[in-house]
Amino acid sequence: MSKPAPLYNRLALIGVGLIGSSIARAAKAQGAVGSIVATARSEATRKRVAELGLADQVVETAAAAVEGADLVIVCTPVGVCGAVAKEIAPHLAPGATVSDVGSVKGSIVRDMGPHIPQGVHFVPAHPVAGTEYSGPDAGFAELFVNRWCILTPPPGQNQAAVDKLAAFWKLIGANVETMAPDHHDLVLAVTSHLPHLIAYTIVGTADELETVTRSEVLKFSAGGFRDFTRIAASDPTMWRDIFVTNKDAVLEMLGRFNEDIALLTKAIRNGDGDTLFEHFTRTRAIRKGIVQIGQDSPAPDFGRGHQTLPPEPLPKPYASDE
Ligand SMILES: NC(=O)c1ccc[n+]([C@@H]2O[C@H](COP(=O)([O-])OP(=O)(O)OC[C@H]3O[C@@H](n4cnc5c(N)ncnc54)[C@H](O)[C@@H]3O)[C@@H](O)[C@H]2O)c1
Ligand SMILES: O=C(O)C(=O)C[C@]1(C(=O)O)C=C[C@@H](O)C=C1
Repeated sequence: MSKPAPLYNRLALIGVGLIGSSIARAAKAQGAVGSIVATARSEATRKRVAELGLADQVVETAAAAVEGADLVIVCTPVGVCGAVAKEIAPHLAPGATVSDVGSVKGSIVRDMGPHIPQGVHFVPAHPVAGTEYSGPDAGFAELFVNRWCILTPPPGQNQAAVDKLAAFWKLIGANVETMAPDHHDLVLAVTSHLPHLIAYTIVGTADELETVTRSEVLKFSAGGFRDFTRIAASDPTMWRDIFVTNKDAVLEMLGRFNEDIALLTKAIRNGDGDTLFEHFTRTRAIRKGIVQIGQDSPAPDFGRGHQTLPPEPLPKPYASDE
């Protein structure tokens, strides 16, 4: 059976790290686009993107990449998306769709939106799928399979353009939902941003202990702590930008978290086993629910990126071009 025609003729990827390279691999595998043009900030990353055959064309600037593209996806850290939008604006083709993959959406709408010219569609997106690795080597085509991709189109966007981008994400494996940007940021603050902050904190806390050596922490790191170290290995630039741009929602969730941890602290101090047992029973049910709806089972045969521990030291996939 012949493959259906590509959804877009020319996809421009600006930034080709974990997410950009996964989109490139998946779009190619599914025949979702006619051709891919990519750019990255550093010469070294552009060279690697070419070596890996991730794009049909690798160009030096974002402005050059978007010429003639009918889909542009900005895959850089959230903090620079506004500057990228400003740079590409005069070069965008009329009728093109501009999107992104940023983990925060309110700031994307505010920073990119004003630069998008009339006649160009703007449909921000967030694939809720990732790993702790970075750079073009880290991506894999199955990353988005059975994961959510949340679209946050500003009011009044062309519905056909939104539907077409939704079809693109579905073709590369994702389930698609639409949300208001601020609601997205509140939801993700508790499901993704706060867990990362907790992981970054606890790994730092263990590292600073005076009575327990670093080698003991490494040697005796049991499952729970090891899972935290995986999350705490995530890219510092990406996460700095997330916390800076999603400040209000994260502070709201952090406030609630602090209240709840104070309650559990008190229960431990008072030897109140019933409170602890009830709480742990409730959270166990939440975990069971996540497993039941299949959100804990990554795509079969996905790459090494999701393993709890990398099989070998893998310096490359951590490398963004910072
Ligand atoms: N890593 C995840 O788990 C994950 C999941 C979903 C969404 N996201 C979002 O996707 C985006 C990219 O994350 P990633 O994990 O692919 O990061 P990454 O570090 O692997 O790749 C980032 C890419 O952006 C480029 N870049 C960085 N600064 C730039 C600049 N000033 N101008 C142009 N290009 C620049 C780098 O060259 C690199 O190619 C972020 O906005 C992040 O919030 C990440
Ligand atoms: O699995 C991981 O390593 C991730 O951290 C992925 C994760 C998440 O928190 O779920 C991280 C940030 C993204 O915006 C989306 C996905």
